Amino acid sequence: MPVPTAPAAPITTAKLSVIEQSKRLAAYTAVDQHILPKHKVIGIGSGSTVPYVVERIVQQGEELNKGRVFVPTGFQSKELIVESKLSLGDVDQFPTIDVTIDGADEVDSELNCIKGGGACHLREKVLAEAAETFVLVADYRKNVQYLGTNFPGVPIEVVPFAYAKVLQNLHHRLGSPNATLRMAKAKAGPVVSDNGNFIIDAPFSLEAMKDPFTLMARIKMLTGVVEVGLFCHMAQAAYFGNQDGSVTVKSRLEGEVIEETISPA
Ligand SMILES: O=C(CO)[C@H](O)[C@H](O)COP(=O)(O)O
Repeated sequence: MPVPTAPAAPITTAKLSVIEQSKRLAAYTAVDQHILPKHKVIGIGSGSTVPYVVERIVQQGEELNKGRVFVPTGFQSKELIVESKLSLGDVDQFPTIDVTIDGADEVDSELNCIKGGGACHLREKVLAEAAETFVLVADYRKNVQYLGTNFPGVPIEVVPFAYAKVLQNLHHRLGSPNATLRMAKAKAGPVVSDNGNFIIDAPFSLEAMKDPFTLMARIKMLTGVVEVGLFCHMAQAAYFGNQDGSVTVKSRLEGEVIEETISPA
């Protein structure tokens, strides 16, 4: 069997920073390995890595794509799908998705991840859950042993009415004294999600982050919390583009997570 190699760098690579090249490499490799001709309903995630996913899907050609429907996780991916002239669908029409590919803020050694850096994690989790196969794509900085190594907090979507109470509970009952409401950059006031909700970013101790499922369940029990940006036991594979042009792949095989590195082409 031929040894898999990462996709060859496209001509425009020279213009991209190393991090952008790594994102593209991860996205291209994941599409090549997971978006197959038989896949007709495809979930498209959010963030800065996902445009490369769509770019690679478009490269598969009109013939394949005309028989497919693409389901977005929010405003950004909806725009991407429409601009790329792909067919748009929604998860209420397609509650079962063949493959969803999405970015991640961090992925641990068990394929758990933090998501919600772009405040889209409610819809992202619905599309992850709807997918037969859920795949993550990211640059090398997101590949960690434990969640919270580099990414500062767990994104939590809350209904606006409850945010102060949820913050108080996080500070005093759940061990996150530095949890804060995420403020908008080019607007006065808080970030408002695509669902009209607020986002809290809650940092936790490494000890708590070592058991993300328990932490996720405890946060989700707080009244007013809509969704938590901890995705546990959901991804089948994660692709990380590396600085040297290789791609590290973590994948679940018979319950075990295995890691391999694909050399540059
Ligand atoms: O969860 C997300 C948005 O809510 C993104 O997928 C996550 O923030 C990763 O984004 P990027 O590819 O820009 O690093």
